[in-house]
Amino acid sequence: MDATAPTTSPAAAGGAEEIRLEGVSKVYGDGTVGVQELDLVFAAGELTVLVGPSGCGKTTTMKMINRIIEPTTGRILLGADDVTRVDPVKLRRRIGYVIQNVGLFPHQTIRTNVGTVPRLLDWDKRRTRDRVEELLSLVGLDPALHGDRYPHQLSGGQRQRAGVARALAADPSVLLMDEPFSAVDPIVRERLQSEFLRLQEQVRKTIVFVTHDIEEAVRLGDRIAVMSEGGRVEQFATPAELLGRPVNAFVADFVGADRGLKRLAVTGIDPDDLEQPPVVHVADGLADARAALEGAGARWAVVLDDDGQLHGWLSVERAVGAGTVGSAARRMEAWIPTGASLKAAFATMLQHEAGWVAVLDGDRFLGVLTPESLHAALRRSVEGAVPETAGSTLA
Ligand SMILES: Nc1ncnc2c1ncn2[C@@H]1O[C@H](COP(=O)(O)OP(=O)(O)OP(=O)(O)O)[C@@H](O)[C@H]1O
Repeated sequence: MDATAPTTSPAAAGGAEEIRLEGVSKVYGDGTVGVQELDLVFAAGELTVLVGPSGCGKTTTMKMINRIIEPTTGRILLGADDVTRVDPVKLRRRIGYVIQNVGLFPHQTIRTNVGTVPRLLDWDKRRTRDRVEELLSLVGLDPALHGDRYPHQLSGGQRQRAGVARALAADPSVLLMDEPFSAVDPIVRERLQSEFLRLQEQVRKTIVFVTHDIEEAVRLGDRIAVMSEGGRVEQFATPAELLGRPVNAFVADFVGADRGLKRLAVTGIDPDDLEQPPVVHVADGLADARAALEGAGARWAVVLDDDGQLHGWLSVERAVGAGTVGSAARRMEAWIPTGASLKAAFATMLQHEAGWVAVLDGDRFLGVLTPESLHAALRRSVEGAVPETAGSTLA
């Protein structure tokens, strides 16, 4: 896909707006080129990550969207509006902004902090109060417990949640987030990231997210722009495409030598990837199970119990004699739901020290993944994927 092609999203109807950068450059007063001739579209309702090494122009790009930095040339469109023609104060009310260390006002309570923009917009007191309560709950803060505290009385993670609540207060169409989770420790960061993904499912804002952490980028991004010095976009792609098909040595190096492992986390299980060993039931006779194994030319069968739940497995060596499958089967409870990632499948296999894992759709057995089929699934996930590049920036 061309990084500048128009995008539509169902979320556009819900108030999220597309952001479009057209030939945008920023040259600072001392001649430093922050970004150059940047063409980029942030799709409505999607989370797009700007990632790249220090000084590559991520923050410059983001701050031009809300006009904290004015572009030297080019156009930036927010929905249909050219942002350089919108009053900056009004513009910033349409755009939520979350930064590292939050920037909460230290002498105001969390409630007052979160209500900042609604107050500036002259919302009446009751509407502001209701909105603040709603938002605190939405980001996982208890209004009764945390609402009247001051920022220094919260943990780093709680402050970050309050910062997100404040940015969302006036229901902006766009959220700009500059390294919002980098000031907290890795465990809290991972929790905040998961919570944030759940929040975005609900609010579906157009989000521009800056980070230098590729792990965070692939975890959160619907799309990722990998930038290099001078604000060049080296590749603009989904996480799976970026990890599976880096377009050049810079991107390959940036995403890391372990990109295959990272790809496991962003690749879902496709039912076509599953293997189908014979399936027998605990109450079946062993003679029938043997026949099923021989018929399929298989060394083992999956065993389900009377309710169709995973019970374990039966090897061809144990499928002898006249008893029931239940008497000879071995228990095995390694299963994962369809929709999980290949990484989750692999982790389950390791956890159970098993050579396979069953994939279930609710209670229904769909098939199994083995290390071989998992590897094939990983390979297939990038076959035919056309790498996405940032059009003119690579020209
Ligand atoms: N006010 C300024 N005057 C001159 N040069 C600047 C100014 N602000 C930023 N720059 C330069 O522009 C380039 C891009 O900076 P920017 O802050 O956008 O990078 P970044 O990718 O966000 O970096 P980091 O990850 O370190 O925050 C850098 O070379 C930086 O030194």
